[in-house]
Amino acid sequence: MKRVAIIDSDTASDDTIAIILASRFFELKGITIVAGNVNYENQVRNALFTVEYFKLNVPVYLGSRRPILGNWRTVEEVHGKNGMGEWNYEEPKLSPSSERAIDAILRLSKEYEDELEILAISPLTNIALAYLIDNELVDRVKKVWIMGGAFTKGNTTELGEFNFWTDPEAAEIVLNAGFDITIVPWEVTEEAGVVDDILWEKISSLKSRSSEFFIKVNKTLREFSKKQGNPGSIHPDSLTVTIAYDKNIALNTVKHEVKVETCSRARGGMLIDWYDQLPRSNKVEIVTKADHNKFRSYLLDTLLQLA
Ligand SMILES: O=c1[nH]cnc2c1ncn2[C@@H]1O[C@H](CO)[C@@H](O)[C@H]1O
Repeated sequence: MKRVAIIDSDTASDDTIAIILASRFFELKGITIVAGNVNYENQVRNALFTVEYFKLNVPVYLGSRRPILGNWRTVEEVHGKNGMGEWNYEEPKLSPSSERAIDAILRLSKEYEDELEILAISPLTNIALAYLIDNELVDRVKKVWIMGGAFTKGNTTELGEFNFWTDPEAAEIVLNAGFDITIVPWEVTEEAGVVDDILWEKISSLKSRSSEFFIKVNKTLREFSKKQGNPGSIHPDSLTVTIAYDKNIALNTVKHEVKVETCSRARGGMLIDWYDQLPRSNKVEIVTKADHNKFRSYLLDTLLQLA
């Protein structure tokens, strides 16, 4: 039996691949949209198009249209103007659900009590809001998998990784709420979640609908990742979903309390209590190393199966 999950997404480039992987690995009950990567309407269109293109039959729920404090910027330079590598795809016919994302999260957490897992590959605004409305969400949700935070190499500011930097208040709320959490930080994804030129060519040569989709949506991401100094496109969200599915891909983990900086230049910084010095203990798991080869084969297999 497949595990039950929802995916929380600011849908652009790699988010779409994470959605596809999640729909294969899990019984995916919903995609909840949150402000982040690109213009909100584009994110919704990108999610609906992905669902339609692969006939995923998963509802798309509209969530928060801005982070809690609202002072963030979108990163079209990373994902392309529409978030899909400039791919001018056909307007999706599907519409989002009339139920709001927060309501859907709370409802599904009751329908699948102790079963539901949250794949949080975006700013944590929706999860924080759902928790603030109903604290008992913590007891009903089985697991929250988070792509976010950087040890030292912020991809948005010196210390700020995009998801934590976009809504540090939400990240601080979620990390300290008491959920069972595993975090996959930026540096781990840069190493294990890379699609280098060889893998890119291999995917490209499949010449299937899924490979065409992959190449088109990640075109700008690849150019941007290379400019960052990486050997190919970086897929943080896909790696996180794959680790959620197969924990063996996480080669090394540690468990400590994590806070998120909400002030100053270091806003969004991930503060790990490495030596467990804080008086209160609400530890979360942090992946420090992941298996690139296993990630690659899951990605290729999935694209092949979808054809
Ligand atoms: O430079 C980038 N490369 C890959 N993903 C990025 C980048 N900037 C923002 N994101 C987005 O933020 C998270 C990773 O920090 C991912 O969830 C991705 O959607």
